[in-house]
Amino acid sequence: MVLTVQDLACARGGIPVLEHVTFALSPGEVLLLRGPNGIGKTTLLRTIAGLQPPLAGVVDCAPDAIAYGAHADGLKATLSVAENLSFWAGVYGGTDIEPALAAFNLEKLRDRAAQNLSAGQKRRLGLARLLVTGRPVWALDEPTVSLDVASVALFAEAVRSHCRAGGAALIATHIDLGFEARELDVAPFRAVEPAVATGFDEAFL
Ligand SMILES: Nc1ncnc2c1ncn2[C@@H]1O[C@H](COP(=O)(O)OP(=O)(O)OP(=O)(O)O)[C@@H](O)[C@H]1O
Repeated sequence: MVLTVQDLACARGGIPVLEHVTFALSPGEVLLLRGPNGIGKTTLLRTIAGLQPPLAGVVDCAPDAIAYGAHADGLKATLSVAENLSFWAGVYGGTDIEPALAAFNLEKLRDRAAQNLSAGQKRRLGLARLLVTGRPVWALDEPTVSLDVASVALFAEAVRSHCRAGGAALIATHIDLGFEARELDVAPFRAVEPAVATGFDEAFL
């Protein structure tokens, strides 16, 4: 296993969102996280990626194995496409950026500043960063937002290629990515409603 999650509970804004989440991810495997808006997929991914502590349970993964792709593209606005990838390649150990440019059809945009890309182009660049991390486990939050059909296909091929090379991916998505993958509906793991209601919250409907 590259990732094992055991009896995990996580919270957002101090409110428990999910509890007793348990699953494992093997090399070469994709697991799609499903569930309605507000159920806690982002919170779960943030917890697994180490951005916030769990309320309970265990995330078992090798150190520095996870590359987290958030809602935000995480780009340096004034750097070019190539400079953005080179920057992140340097952070993660100097991987060649050319395969990442090719995988997301960014070669012709390599000298354009990130701030001058369209929304979908920014997203492609944000996703291309995954390839230069060299990290085996991709934890991705709605990675296809702003992507057209052709770009979703590029992303799907990048995930398949990553998995063929022994990587794995945990992906929260509402769409059909166009390939077979195991799915985990997190709705059954919704935390029980707190005794004192703190106002409207979709997670507790
Ligand atoms: N910064 C925050 N402070 C407090 N509560 C938050 C915060 N961000 C999100 N929440 C709440 O936490 C709950 C879980 O949100 P989360 O973003 O994890 O859901 P999600 O399943 O990823 O939703 P979506 O499918 O809409 O992206 C929601 O009820 C949301 O309103």
